[in-house]
Amino acid sequence: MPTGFGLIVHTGKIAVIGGCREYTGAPYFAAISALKIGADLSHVFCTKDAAPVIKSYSPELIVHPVLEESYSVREEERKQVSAKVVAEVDKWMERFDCLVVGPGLGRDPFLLDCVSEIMKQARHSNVPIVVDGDGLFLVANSLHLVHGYPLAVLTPNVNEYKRLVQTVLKCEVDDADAHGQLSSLAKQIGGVTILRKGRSDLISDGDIVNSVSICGSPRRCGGQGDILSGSLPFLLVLVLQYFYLGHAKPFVAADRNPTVLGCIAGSALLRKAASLAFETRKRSTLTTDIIECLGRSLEDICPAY
Ligand SMILES: NC(=O)C1=CN([C@@H]2O[C@H](COP(=O)(O)OP(=O)(O)OC[C@H]3O[C@@H](n4cnc5c(N)ncnc54)[C@H](OP(=O)(O)O)[C@@H]3O)[C@@H](O)[C@H]2O)[C@@H](O)CC1
Ligand SMILES: Nc1ncnc2c1ncn2[C@@H]1O[C@H](COP(=O)(O)OP(=O)(O)OP(=O)(O)O)[C@@H](O)[C@H]1O
Ligand SMILES: [Mg+2]
Repeated sequence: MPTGFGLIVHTGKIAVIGGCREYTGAPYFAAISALKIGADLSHVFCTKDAAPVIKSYSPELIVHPVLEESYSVREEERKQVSAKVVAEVDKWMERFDCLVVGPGLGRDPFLLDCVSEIMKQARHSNVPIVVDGDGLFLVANSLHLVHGYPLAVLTPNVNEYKRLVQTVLKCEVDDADAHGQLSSLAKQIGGVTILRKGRSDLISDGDIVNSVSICGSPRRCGGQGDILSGSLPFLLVLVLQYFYLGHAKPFVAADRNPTVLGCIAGSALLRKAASLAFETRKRSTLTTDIIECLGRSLEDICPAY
């Protein structure tokens, strides 16, 4: 990446769709990571009971308590409530440069139905969508939500990847042909970009497969994937701006898929931050320690000056 990337003025408004009764950490990690690497504003759309908890973690986040789970909605009210939820998010949609769907979303069927509608609206408005966590559970059962959308990025972990392979390719994960299988999966979903997380991160849009294996940390603490999904939007927005504002050369090759380039940058950024955190915290490294290292990691990869 070029030096001076951090000086671009328009740096993005990000929305995380996630956060329910069980999970409040994941949407927080994603949303705060976006801010830590340079996004202007970070919104979280979550359930009513998750909102006060997420707000209390940080005054930096804008938290909307709009999502509803089945337990809080009577059968006969569902259509009306669903329309209201979707409208609440849609009124903000044109301000967003990217959505992250899934960190801490949960799997409540009514909530996921509403999120499907939100994803359709985002797609209609050409807003890039990063799908992670329970968003991947939704997408695996409703592929049409992302199929053929070039601005969609899927970030499966080992379990989520397995489910996608089983559902889409109707077979088991084959690590002997990891590159070929990832490429086939991305092709089958219409050329979306997939970042398969693991010991090495593999990234493909169905064309070539890129592997990122720099640094990283031997420590696996829950939430590292949320940092990645929260960091990706900002990087995608930067790369897309370079492409579509005609500034692609000489920094990036114009024949490369910008979402793939954004994923490579995101993967390297997180792995470097995790490695920096591990240097000092060793086995007690937590997700919050890695978030604290995002700034240093970014400076190492692309200094502001
Ligand atoms: N601090 C936080 O708030 C954090 C919250 N996090 C959030 O947690 C959520 C799950 O993400 P994760 O990474 O634990 O899922 P993963 O490894 O695929 O699954 C592990 C096993 O559990 C099972 N399983 C999962 N959900 C289930 C359900 N609702 N009901 C029943 N089974 C379920 C799953 O089963 P399977 O997928 O095979 O059906 C697999 O066997 C997601 O929203 C994430 O963002 C994380 O980001 C970490 C930090
Ligand atoms: N075995 C590993 N060795 C080194 N780094 C890894 C390993 N597995 C994953 N990573 C790194 O950690 C990042 C997060 O991947 P991980 O598989 O932990 O996601 P996740 O399960 O979705 O996390 P979360 O707990 O946030 O849901 C990846 O981008 C990858 O760079
Ligand atoms: Mg995850």
